[in-house]
Amino acid sequence: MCSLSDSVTLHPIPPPAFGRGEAGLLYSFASFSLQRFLVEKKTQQHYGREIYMEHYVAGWKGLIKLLNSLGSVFGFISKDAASKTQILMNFLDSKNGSEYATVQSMVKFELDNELVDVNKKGIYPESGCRTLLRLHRALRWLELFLDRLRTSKEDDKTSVMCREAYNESLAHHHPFMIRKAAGLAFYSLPGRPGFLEVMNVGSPEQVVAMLGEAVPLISEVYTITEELYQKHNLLDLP
Ligand SMILES: CCCCCCCC/C=C\CCCCCCCC(=O)N[C@@H](COP(=O)(O)O)[C@H](O)/C=C/CCCCCCCCCCCCC
Repeated sequence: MCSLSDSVTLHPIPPPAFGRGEAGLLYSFASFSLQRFLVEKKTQQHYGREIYMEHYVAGWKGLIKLLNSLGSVFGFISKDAASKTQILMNFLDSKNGSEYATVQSMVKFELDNELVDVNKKGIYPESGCRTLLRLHRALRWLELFLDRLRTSKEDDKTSVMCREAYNESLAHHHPFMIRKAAGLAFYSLPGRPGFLEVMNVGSPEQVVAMLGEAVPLISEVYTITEELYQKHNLLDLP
């Protein structure tokens, strides 16, 4: 990846023209969290891709709010997600805050300064890298779930979409008791029409259009993070 200081011309990609209610916070993942800069440099042309922590965290906060509105049965899930976003926010607000401006700078800073428990839990059980990894795995669930929702038919069940997405992603990282509790909570999800309403985006057609733009961008944020973590052997942090 090129450094921004090497760049000659920067063209931020404009945010898509949708977004109402809490679901509008998908913005944060979909565009603001991912600043994609086309960098023109003499004969070379390539993309530099940075994920902004502030917007990544804001995206999760919006989703957590939405999850809370679905009922207390999801409380144990939203509590965990909220405590992880809070850990990242605390890093951003700390004296080293500027090192946490992007996911890329956080990884570099924590690894350079040996602030990550790499093989087993030790003195850094709540490092930024480890904490973000848990949310990153959940982002894969979100991508799979929203893509199912986007392509679903009127009488498809959100609980089934949610369970399938969970089994393909997060479930691989959860022990039996958590899988069981999550599985039970999924039964409480409203049906597809009710769920689309809670999203507060507009008509079902508008939701589908919004998801058509958001899902590929969520997927891009996921892929960039996955490649970064893979490159530094961080995908199995305890
Ligand atoms: C506009 C879009 C509408 C979609 C609405 C989706 C709202 C989703 C909001 C939050 C998603 C949940 C994020 C969960 C993060 C879980 C991180 C995790 O894996 N934590 C476990 C490991 O942590 P450590 O112990 O290693 O620190 C932790 O053990 C987990 C505890 C809680 C259970 C997590 C179950 C996750 C199920 C995900 C499906 C959420 C169902 C939402 C239904 C719409």
